[in-house]
Amino acid sequence: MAGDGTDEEARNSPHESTAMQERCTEGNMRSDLEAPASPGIEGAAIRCRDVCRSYGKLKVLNSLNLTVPQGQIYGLLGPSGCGKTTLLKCIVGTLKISRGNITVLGKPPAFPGHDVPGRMVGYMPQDIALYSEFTISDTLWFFGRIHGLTSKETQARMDFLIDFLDLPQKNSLVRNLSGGQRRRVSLGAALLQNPRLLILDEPTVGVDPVLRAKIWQHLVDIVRGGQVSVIITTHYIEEARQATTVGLMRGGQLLAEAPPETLMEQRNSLTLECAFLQLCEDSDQMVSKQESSSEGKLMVDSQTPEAYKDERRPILSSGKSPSPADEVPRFTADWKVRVWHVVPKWRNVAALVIKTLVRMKRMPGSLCFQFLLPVIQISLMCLCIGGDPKGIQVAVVNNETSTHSFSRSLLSFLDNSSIIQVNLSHAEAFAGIHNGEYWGVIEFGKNFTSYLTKRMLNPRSSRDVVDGGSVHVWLDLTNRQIAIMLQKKLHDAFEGFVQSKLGSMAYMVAPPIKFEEPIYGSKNTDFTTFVTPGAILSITFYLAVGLTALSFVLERKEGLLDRCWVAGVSSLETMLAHLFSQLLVISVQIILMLLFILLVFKIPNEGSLALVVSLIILQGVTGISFGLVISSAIDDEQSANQAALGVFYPNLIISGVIWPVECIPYPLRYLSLALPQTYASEALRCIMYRGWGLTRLMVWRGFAVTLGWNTFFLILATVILKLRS
Ligand SMILES: Nc1ncnc2c1ncn2[C@@H]1O[C@H](COP(=O)(O)OP(=O)(O)OP(=O)(O)O)[C@@H](O)[C@H]1O
Repeated sequence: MAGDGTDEEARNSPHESTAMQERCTEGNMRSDLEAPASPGIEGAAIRCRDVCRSYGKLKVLNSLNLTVPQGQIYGLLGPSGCGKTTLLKCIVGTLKISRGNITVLGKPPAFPGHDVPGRMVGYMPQDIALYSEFTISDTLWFFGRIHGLTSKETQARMDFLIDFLDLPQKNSLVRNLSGGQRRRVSLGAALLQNPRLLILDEPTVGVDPVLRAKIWQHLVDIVRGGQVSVIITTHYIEEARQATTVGLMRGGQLLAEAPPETLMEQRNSLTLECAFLQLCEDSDQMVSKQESSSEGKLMVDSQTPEAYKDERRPILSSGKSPSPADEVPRFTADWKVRVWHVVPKWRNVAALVIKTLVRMKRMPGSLCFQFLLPVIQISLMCLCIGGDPKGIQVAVVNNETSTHSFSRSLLSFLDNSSIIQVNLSHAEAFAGIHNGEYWGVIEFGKNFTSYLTKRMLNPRSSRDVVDGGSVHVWLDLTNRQIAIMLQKKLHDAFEGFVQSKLGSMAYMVAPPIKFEEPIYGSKNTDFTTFVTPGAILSITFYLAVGLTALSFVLERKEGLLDRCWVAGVSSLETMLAHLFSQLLVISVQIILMLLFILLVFKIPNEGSLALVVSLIILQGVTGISFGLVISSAIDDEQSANQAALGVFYPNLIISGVIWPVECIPYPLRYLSLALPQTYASEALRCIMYRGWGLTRLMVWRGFAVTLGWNTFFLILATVILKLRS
């Protein structure tokens, strides 16, 4: 019996199984199965009429009609790839149908005010769809919270399910369970809230025969009262004999829908498997007949043979065209119900936030890394960017010999921590700078002291005097920062020399421009001061993008998003939960980052700390919501990573974070101003360095633009997620 074989054996297409054919008795090939009386919408747990669904060009469900009566077990059987899972996904509403209609417990799935999806449905998808960092107990608590069970109810159901499904200890991690154990936990999650409709996709795969029998017995028990209905797919065809009705599916349609005994009787078969085989053979023969009558023209798409479809109609039970009584009424909902339907349930949001926190707790290493990463990044930035170059080698050619010369005095004012002076001859100095050993050459003529004195005393000095009384400097300008630093240090040294050596005559050589005390900032302001506010915002933004960009991608891939959706969690609730839980993480990141910046690196803050923190948190929210857009629009990790990284450099460069916006050429500058971090960085600089508040345009504009982006990204992500669910 296939049911005793491996999963692979069980998945084999029935017509490939010759051994099975031999075990079948020759049946009379009656193809006029009587359909059981089809219950109306009220009496049916599930009704599918004329349902079509394709994946691209592949037509998977082809005008399928199916009825699951209330209070029955419906076994949906069919070879691998015939569309069973697709049908179940359409029934629970995670896949949209391209034609036809489906009602579940009397209304279409996701109809406003209807508890489907929600606690009325228990769905066990084919994928395991469990959080691997959860324990068994976490998993059941999570679904219990979503279904609104009390702690007592959840605890009682958990005790029952652990015992009934023969699960290991409840604090065992899902990732450490065997495949079969995980499937049983997944089944437990579907059974947890005692739903009115159970939709089980291959719940018995990998489960030992004893437990399989126990599970079927449980299903038989729960439908006995007539209140609970079950639709179950299985490759172990014989176990479906315990179902009240079986639907035999092939090529996206139902070959037959009847009680198993009726099917076996009418096919004169000893087993359900044989009855199914005969039905398949019948339909194959009809296809061949059709093919030969159409002059050998073969159907190209084996899933959607149109002629084959027409020939098969007589053996379909509920595959008949719907009668007028079958017609689906127009469902309408009151506007208040519609509004209530979209309002997020805080119970679900709380359950999802707790889920994220539990997962974080289970990954302490990753959490610490997340908290420390921004601190490491901002520290590296403060240490490495914006400081003065140090240890720059400069060749000095001093042709004056006297120890009391002006040249020696001037050189003594050069900042030795930045500039290393190497005394050389003219030829050696130029050879060195050409070889890249020195960044500059400073040369004094042999009469520098006397010529400089003459220059000061006589403004009409000859060209030779002016030239001889000047310091001659040749620079390697390939590194602008070093060259600017050398020029500045020389000017500073000259100023120091003039002040100390020339005394009252200093005014004669000083330039006629005097820089007074700065209005904002300090005379020692370095590049780090400029870049820090923008860097804080960028780091917060990109870490938040990184935290969220993969969140839905992985959950969608593992079927967790769909499972939560079927449990009644809306796209908006998912979005809000991600936002709140990531907000907790970025709040800690921001606090740590600010502590380092203000206390360790002594970056000044003249303004309100509350405004600083608010703006950074809002930028974090921008990052989270942008990550959510990526996550909801993209299906695989690689593309999501590419999208997140793809915007990193262009945004960083154009936002004026590392170089002033005023340097950006005009068409690009307009783009820069529209980006989330440009005005926000400017606002943060104004708060921190000018001490400005919200009354200033430059400050509130940064907040307004950030809030605008947040709203736009969150709406966009919700719409995308909703459209794709
Ligand atoms: N996301 C998808 N994109 C494209 N094709 C898909 C997708 N999901 C399923 N299919 C195709 O649709 C067909 C039906 O798949 P489905 O999973 O519904 O079959 P099934 O009857 O449940 O099979 P099994 O018994 O092996 O689980 C298959 O040909 C499959 O390759």
